Amino acid sequence: MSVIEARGLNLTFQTNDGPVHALKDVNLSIDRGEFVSFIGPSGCGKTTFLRCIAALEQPTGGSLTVNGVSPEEARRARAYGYVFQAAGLYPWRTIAGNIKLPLEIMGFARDEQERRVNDVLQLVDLAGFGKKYPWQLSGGMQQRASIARALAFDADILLMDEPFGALDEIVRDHLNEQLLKLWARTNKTIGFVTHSIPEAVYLSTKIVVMSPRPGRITDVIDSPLPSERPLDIRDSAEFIEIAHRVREGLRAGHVDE
Ligand SMILES: Nc1ncnc2c1ncn2[C@@H]1O[C@H](COP(=O)(O)OP(=O)(O)OP(=O)(O)O)[C@@H](O)[C@H]1O
Repeated sequence: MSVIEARGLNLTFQTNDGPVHALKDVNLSIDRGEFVSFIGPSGCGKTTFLRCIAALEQPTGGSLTVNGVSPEEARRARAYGYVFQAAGLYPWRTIAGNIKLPLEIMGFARDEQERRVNDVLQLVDLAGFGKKYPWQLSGGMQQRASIARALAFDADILLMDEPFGALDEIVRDHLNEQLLKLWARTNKTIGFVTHSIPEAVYLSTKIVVMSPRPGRITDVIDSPLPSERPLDIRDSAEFIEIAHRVREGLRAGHVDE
């Protein structure tokens, strides 16, 4: 069974300048354990699609299921964790306090909160940093803390909206490697928004290419790369070929301003 299933999905925002077709007739199936990247120019609906999965936006047409139920039901069942573009950590709370906050709100018992915080800090290689404040950590470490916060529910689905967009290339490479290892270890289903072709190809089992006005899917590329990927796989012929197809897809869907 697909974990995420979109059929003829539409979302039109009504604005003062008229309707904006953020998503138009989007069809997509994502299976359990897949790592799916969404790539496309600004305004093609990547974030909107992720927000629909997370029940943060309401589609205006078509159907969307998450784990076989509506996005709202999936949210109530804590089916996913969501990592936003900026780390978004509260500066007045420690790293552990930030990770704990949603668990507190959800009413998890205190010892269960502690156990989960320690587990996820270890998963993202931040064990020992729980007592620090966000401003005492580098940008890359803050992003890892934000991933830890999303992992704390131990949901099977992880939705990530450009989590590494603001980081320099070396840090981004490192986090890409760590995220891939985490994915291989936990077998989570990941939806990942990015503007970077190498990042999309390096991380994914499937790359969804989107185009704006109206926001739609123009290509879905299954990656045959092995699941264990050292960074230098980016020099391989297979990698370059997939990257080329993604670039061609982006060019084909390009809309002049
Ligand atoms: N709440 C909203 N009200 C009106 N229009 C919106 C709203 N949210 C998004 N849009 C519009 O919907 C379209 C898709 O936006 P979306 O943020 O999903 O694109 P994106 O591909 O994620 O872009 P980016 O790469 O810049 O983050 C854009 O034209 C955007 O302006």
